[in-house]
Amino acid sequence: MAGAEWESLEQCLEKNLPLADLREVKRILYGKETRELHLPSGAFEAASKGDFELRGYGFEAAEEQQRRPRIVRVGLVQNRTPLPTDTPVVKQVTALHRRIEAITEVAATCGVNIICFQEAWTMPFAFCTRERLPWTEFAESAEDGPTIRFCQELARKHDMVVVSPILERDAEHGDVLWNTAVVISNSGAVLGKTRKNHIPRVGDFNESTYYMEGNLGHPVFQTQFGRIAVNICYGRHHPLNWLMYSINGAEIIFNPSATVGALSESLWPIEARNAAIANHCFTCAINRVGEERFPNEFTSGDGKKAHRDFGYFYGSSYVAAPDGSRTPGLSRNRDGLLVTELDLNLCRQVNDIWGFKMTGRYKMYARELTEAVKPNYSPNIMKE
Ligand SMILES: NC(=O)NCCC(=O)O
Repeated sequence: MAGAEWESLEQCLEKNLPLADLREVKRILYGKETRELHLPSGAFEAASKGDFELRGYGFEAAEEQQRRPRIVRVGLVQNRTPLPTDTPVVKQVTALHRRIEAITEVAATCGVNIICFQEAWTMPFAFCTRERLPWTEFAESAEDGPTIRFCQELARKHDMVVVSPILERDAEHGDVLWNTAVVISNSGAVLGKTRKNHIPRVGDFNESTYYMEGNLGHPVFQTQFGRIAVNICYGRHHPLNWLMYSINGAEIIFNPSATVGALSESLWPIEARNAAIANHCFTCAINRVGEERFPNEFTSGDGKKAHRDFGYFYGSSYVAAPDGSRTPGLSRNRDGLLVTELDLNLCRQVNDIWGFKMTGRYKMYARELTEAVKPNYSPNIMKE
């Protein structure tokens, strides 16, 4: 499986396909073409100086007579952990704060209204180790921990909504840990938090050792720039998880993730995109980049030899629209900022065409699911 040396699917297609074929392949693989955004040259200079990729795209919606366009710019950030995993905890967190601060500065110059960082962005993705210390020391309060205060500063300074996925320690309720995303309004106020609803038990992703399935349901956050929700990583494999955010009114669903090539790379371009189509909303898939090596070897009951790393986090963050179109992905191998301009009017416009909200048989599913979860349920299979 390719590591950092293989940049991206798009780059490979562009390098190898004749132009006419490329156009058709992109039409089928990516849907209606996204427009390239003109971002300030200073932003590209800062990105190049800071050694991260910067890309900008825009989705179009039809003009309406009764509503003005509802234009929003979202920023997706993917990054490596800059320091080795055995560096003291506070040093690692501080280095990540500095990295994200620099990328957010550039996002601000690109007019980003809502920025979202990757899953558990303040730490290496150490859950594969199943060790407690030092990894649990990365956990912090979702109300007033150092990272939340840092994000509040960013939000106020840049008039930007900040979605900050962290490892939460809920000191008021038994000191327990959660995989949480905190949504901070552009005013700097904490709007609220949401917790990862589905916890993986697959390969090295043994996160249930640290935290349980979220208990906050499917909250949606009304921001100045639209209604947003956060479906954290493994939740993207669960269509009903996306559905519930959409039923609660989400227009943009962020999917901050941490996942590796051998496990999920072929699913990645499909799942968030399919969710955008099925739920008439925008989805934003974000993945971390690179390899993280841990001091001690671990195994995960999957027949693999003891090892010290997860494999390759393949980046490839992208945005998908309700009409099924999507942006190209960021690269597989570099830190990056993807700026995407959305017109939220597209959600209703596509709903009016395809009508999935109208034709969804929610009552019937609810009735049948209510039966199916009962212990004495017997599946409705017709036999000869
Ligand atoms: N972080 C996380 O939930 N990863 C699980 C693997 C995947 O969903 O691809």
